[in-house]
Amino acid sequence: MAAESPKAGQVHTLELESELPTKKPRLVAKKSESKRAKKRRTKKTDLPEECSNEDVLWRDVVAALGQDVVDNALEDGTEFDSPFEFKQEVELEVSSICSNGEAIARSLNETRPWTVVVPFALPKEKIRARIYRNARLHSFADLLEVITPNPELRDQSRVKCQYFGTCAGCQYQMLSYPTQLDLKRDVVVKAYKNFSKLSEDRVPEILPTIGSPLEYGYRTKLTPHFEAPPKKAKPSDTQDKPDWLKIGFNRIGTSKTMDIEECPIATSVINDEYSSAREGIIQNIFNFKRGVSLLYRDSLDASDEQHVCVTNQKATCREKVGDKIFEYVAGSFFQNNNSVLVPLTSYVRDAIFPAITSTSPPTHLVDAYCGSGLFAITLSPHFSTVAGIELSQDSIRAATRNAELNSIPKEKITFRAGDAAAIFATVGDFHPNKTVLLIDPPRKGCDDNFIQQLLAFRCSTVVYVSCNVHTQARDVGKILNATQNEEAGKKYVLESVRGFDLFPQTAHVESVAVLRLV
Ligand SMILES: C[S@@+](CC[C@H](N)C(=O)[O-])C[C@H]1O[C@@H](n2cnc3c(N)ncnc32)[C@H](O)[C@@H]1O
Repeated sequence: MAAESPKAGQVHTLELESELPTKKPRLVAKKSESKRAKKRRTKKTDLPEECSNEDVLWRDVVAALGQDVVDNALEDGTEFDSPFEFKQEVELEVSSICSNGEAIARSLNETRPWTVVVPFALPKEKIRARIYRNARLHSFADLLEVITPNPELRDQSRVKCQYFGTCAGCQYQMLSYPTQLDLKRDVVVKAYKNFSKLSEDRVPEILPTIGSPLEYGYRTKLTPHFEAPPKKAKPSDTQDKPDWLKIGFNRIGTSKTMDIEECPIATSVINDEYSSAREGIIQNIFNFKRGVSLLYRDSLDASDEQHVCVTNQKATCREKVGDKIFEYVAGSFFQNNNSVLVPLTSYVRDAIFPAITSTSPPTHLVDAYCGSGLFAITLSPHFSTVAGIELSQDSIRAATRNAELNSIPKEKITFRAGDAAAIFATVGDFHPNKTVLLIDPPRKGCDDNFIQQLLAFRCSTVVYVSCNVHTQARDVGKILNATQNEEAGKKYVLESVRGFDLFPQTAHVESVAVLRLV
């Protein structure tokens, strides 16, 4: 693919290079012997924090180079001896896709073991890239040109956003949707391999990823941002947007804002509102003394027929999930892809109550990290008693109101504000054999206190929903290994794991794991 001007459907090309921000190298290419010796001494503590983004990427680097090669480099202290200079242009061949959606590539001319992480490139492609940072056994680079595309994977006519290839939001617009779903399954497979500490025979075959009914126009929340005018900027007589004013989203690999007029993965009411708000911001930019992060939420109006856009953090949003209605405070958590919520909640229901039901199905549901009650309320018809817990007071108020809106009796469903681990002290009358625990924590996963209490409570089924499959795999491994190591008693087994695509065109994947006590 030759360098050409950036039109919709094209990758990051030469014309864009001058706009690229200058990045400082964090590591120098060569180190003195004493620095190498120090590195050798500190290498263990240097490794990234478990399950951090750096750690997830590091596991991809290790897989690409091979554990032996990595061990050798760590041993002889050459793991930071990058063969590349800052801003060096290199020709590379892509070997695989990392869990963050970026490509892992190797230099065609470099014999030393080293990888380069480059966004928007695909396996088997020959690319030209420019190094902007060196790290342990890998460098980061911007994609300059796809020299030889992989026609089996890449089809630029699929790309729907003119900023794809420079905006940090999406990674996969050039791929078919089935390929995106396959890549997300690979992420789940790798997460359990790398972070669960479970032997292969204890992890079931990861099921195919369930797709989102909407592949574009699905995002019900957008948060574009802009900076206040620079000190030297002066208002002009014209109404034109000054060059320094960028309203939009971050450029890939940077914290610089790109000017972006619309986002095709967001719903139409959000894009309409954002488009007119941009005009107002441009006209009034000199009234802003600080940068602003905007909020756009798709909501139903009072008639439940029309979609409207809510921009006030404190306003109430309304959404339907199947026959259930949900209200929540715009600034609080609610899943961002309404189109997939019926498939997701139905899947969880069917996983709890499989076709061949036991003679004694569960009757009680605990929804930990319940937000405004999505799982508690959609699953409530199948249980006699439901209890939810959540840290955010706003979300708990919303969950309580949502129970009323959906005519669920107060005697059947209760919500309380607090740390998730506190729920176990309040469900003493829930028989563990008759109870399902649903967990949907934030990206960092569950803390050890929660896992200890879960193990003490020991209910028959645990369904773990997560937007971070790496921390999910870590936590599931802790739960299974804890019961496995006990001499007697029932053990938790991992019955199924499956990805759900809540975020088409991006590398993110939601994962649902089902654990049973047998
Ligand atoms: C991924 S959201 C899931 C919310 C809900 N299950 C849903 O699908 O709408 C995670 C929720 O956990 C809450 N949270 C974070 N830390 C918590 C904690 N320590 N205890 C209880 N809730 C927590 C957040 O406020 C957020 O609402």
